[in-house]
Amino acid sequence: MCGILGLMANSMVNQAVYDALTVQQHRGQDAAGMMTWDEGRFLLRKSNGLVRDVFHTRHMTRLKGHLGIGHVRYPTAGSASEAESQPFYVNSPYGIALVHNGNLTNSDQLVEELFNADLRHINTSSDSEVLLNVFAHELGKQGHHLGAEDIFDAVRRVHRRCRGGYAAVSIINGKGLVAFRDPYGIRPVVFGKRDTAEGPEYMIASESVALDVAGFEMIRDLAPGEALYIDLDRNLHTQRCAEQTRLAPCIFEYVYLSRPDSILDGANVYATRMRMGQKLAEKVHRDWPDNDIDVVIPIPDTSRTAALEMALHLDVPYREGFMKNRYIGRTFIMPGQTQRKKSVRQKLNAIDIEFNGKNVLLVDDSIVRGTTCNEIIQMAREAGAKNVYFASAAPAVRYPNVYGIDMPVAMELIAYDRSVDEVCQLIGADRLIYQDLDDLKAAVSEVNPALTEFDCSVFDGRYITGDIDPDYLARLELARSDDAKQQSSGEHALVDLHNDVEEVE
Ligand SMILES: O=P(O)(O)OC[C@H]1O[C@H](OP(=O)(O)OP(=O)(O)O)[C@H](O)[C@@H]1O
Ligand SMILES: NC(=O)CC[C@H](N)C(=O)O
Ligand SMILES: [Mg+2]
Repeated sequence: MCGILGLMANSMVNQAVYDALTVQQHRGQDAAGMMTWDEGRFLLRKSNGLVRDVFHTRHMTRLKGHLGIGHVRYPTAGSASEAESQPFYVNSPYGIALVHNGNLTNSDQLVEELFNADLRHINTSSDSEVLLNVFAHELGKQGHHLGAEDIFDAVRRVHRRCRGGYAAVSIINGKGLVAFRDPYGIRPVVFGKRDTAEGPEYMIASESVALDVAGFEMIRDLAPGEALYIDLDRNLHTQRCAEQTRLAPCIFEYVYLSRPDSILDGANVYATRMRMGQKLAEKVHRDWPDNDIDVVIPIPDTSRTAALEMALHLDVPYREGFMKNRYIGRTFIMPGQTQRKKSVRQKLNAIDIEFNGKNVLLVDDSIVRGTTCNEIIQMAREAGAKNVYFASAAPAVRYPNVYGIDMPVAMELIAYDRSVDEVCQLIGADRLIYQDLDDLKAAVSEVNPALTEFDCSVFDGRYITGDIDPDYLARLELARSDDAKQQSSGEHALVDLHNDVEEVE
């Protein structure tokens, strides 16, 4: 779940792309990048780090042009090398740049096809470089006078060849801005417009919050399998390019990934999280009517919305018993377990008076590896809690994700092959309550009744694309377990092939 962005404006886009990336920073903290197009020339700055660390004034002043794309990265494939940060660029045909959110599940096969049949070389282990090259190859078949129909034809063939989750934005040199979304709409992408005296401006983003902050009026989400092309004269063209489409967005976007002030596929994320809290309270009433909960305490940040609503429906006080260090980012998307574990303690600190002698119900949005709840429950006990109960606004996460969330290994998930009681014991809680999957789905569907299907694979092991076999999962595990990442972390290329805007010290 990276953050992607595209902007076509009437003035320099660099600052607006930067700002829009910062409001999508929660989708990726490892690397950031921006590529602008200045009348026939691409300019690139990308590097590992947060947006504020990657772009300095000397980069910004050189990122000229009225057209740009940007990316914040949370890797799900390849390495953490700077060369695999995005955008990616290929010079043929035309000159194309691309940013991608998601994960291709047939990337290995595509690399072979690209080399053997399309005569294209992939220089990194990133699936996003693969996606760009497939798109480029298909565009190359269209001849010189590339129009909207030709671009849509090329995207149609991208859908035929690529599997998995993908939302992408691309600049084609001399042609304009293109965006497309996979046939199930697994990863989100929205677009909006801003009218100016010089004509309309367009923004494409992973989340609507980017449009809000930049003053763009949201037009809509890109539909599954749909492509969008904005030519240099600011004409907007759209077309459904995938043959079979079915809207089944990733439900984890609503649980954790997206900002609550975003609206994804017509569902206000904040409203869905409120309903998650309400339904969790109903479950407690149902299964534990004689509970002795004294206080509900959220685990900041993401669980706050659900916890507040849960407290309201349980009719017990809601208290902010953990204070969050605002300078520490999201721990779940940090790259290694040691760093994640250390960061929970640096990030959260208990206020003893909210715990002392009380039966506390701690609420989190989800339990994935169990890093957060393990530490937090211990902290609650150290702060004097009598009993520590734990509730998760999402069901137990038991299966790997293959569509753009870096949870590649079942064994690393605390609930894998364990009953609720076993997890409860392992995390050291006095009672553990998980949301039921049907309630989670209802929490989103009730906000937008048009949303009837989701990818819930991390909860039920059913992969919406229907083509994930145990062999693929085994290969993924081998390549991307914490151990594998640890071993390859020293191998990150120190000498890269990517085009950086020259450093001027
Ligand atoms: O069981 P785990 O592996 O610890 O993963 C789940 C936790 O990680 C996330 O928090 P995170 O700190 O990433 O972000 P937040 O501040 O948005 O809650 C999530 O909100 C849970 O608290
Ligand atoms: N989380 C994502 O969307 C990752 C995009 C891409 N697979 C990468 O690893 O860079
Ligand atoms: Mg959290």
